[in-house]
Amino acid sequence: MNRFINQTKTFSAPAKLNLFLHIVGRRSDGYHELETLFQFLDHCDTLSFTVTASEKIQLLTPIAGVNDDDNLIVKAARLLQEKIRQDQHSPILGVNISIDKILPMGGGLGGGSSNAATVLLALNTLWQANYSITELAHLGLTLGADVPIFIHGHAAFAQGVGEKFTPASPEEAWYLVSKPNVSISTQSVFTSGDLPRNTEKLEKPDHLVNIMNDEFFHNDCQTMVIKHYSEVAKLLAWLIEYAPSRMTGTGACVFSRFTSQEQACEVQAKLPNGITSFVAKGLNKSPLITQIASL
Ligand SMILES: C[C@](O)(CO)[C@H](O)COP(=O)(O)OP(=O)(O)OC[C@H]1O[C@@H](n2ccc(N)nc2=O)[C@H](O)[C@@H]1O
Ligand SMILES: Nc1ncnc2c1ncn2[C@@H]1O[C@H](COP(=O)(O)OP(=O)(O)OP(=O)(O)O)[C@@H](O)[C@H]1O
Repeated sequence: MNRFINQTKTFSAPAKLNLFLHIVGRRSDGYHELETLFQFLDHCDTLSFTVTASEKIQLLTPIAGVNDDDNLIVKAARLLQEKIRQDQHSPILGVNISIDKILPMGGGLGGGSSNAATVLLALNTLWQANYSITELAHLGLTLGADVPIFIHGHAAFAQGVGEKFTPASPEEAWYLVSKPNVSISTQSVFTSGDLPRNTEKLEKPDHLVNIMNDEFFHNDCQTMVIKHYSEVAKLLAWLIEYAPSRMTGTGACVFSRFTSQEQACEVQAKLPNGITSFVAKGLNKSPLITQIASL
């Protein structure tokens, strides 16, 4: 008998930053080979799970603009349930999931991927499926290139399409994360003819110091995005006057780095109208990992 049936458990799905993002090649399937430094933020969606004895997977709080069938929360739960059906002889359980969504969508913060990772890690325990982190990361990669880092749960220098990790411990600075009023699709950035794709490999992550020094570390998507989206160009030009600032992922969010929360909040208060923002601390350990371990 599963001890979690009819119980409700709550877990975080943190945002991530790509502190830098170098494109070092392109694979024959079109996917880009990256070298990136991932760190988490203490700014999270919150997901609650109630395990049920029926096989039904239900999202009780649909996300506006995302069909349930396309929602990475539902897709991750179905994927894990299907794997259990194939691999195991135990009874198939269901779940009711609800989410308090605060992460901006399509901003380069990996919110959808983080939601998927939280579902895989939470249900692996709550359904008592007992897959390893490696197996879950492998499963998660089929949902999105950013899912494995959230399952891994530690800040890391990542290679491949972002799924080969070397744990790293960048300074846990304070960040002002700002989102210009524009939506940028990841696919449109990666298919752009303007994108540089031949940054020299760092190979070894043992000299990741002074990562905001643009001479050595940058986001290869940023120049192309600035060229096509004046909102991002204007915002970055404004922020750079106050603090080292860079785009995360394929945008449109940009992060500015500060040594204290107060400094970050001071600049946030001056942001131009129309820019949504939040202040958060960088975390090298995802809060999700601690929550899963305490079950
Ligand atoms: C930009 C990053 O956020 C950096 O962390 C990720 O690489 C993107 O991860 P993601 O949003 O989970 O992306 P996916 O959903 O896997 O892919 C979206 C699209 O982006 C392109 N894509 C994605 C990742 C990658 N390394 N190379 C690519 O070319 C592919 O065309 C793909 O169809
Ligand atoms: N649970 C979910 N939360 C957010 N977006 C979702 C979810 N499920 C599916 N999506 C779809 O995924 C798209 C990208 O959302 P997400 O918030 O992950 O973007 P992102 O932060 O730019 O990700 P990345 O950094 O991986 O490019 C959304 O526009 C939405 O259509």
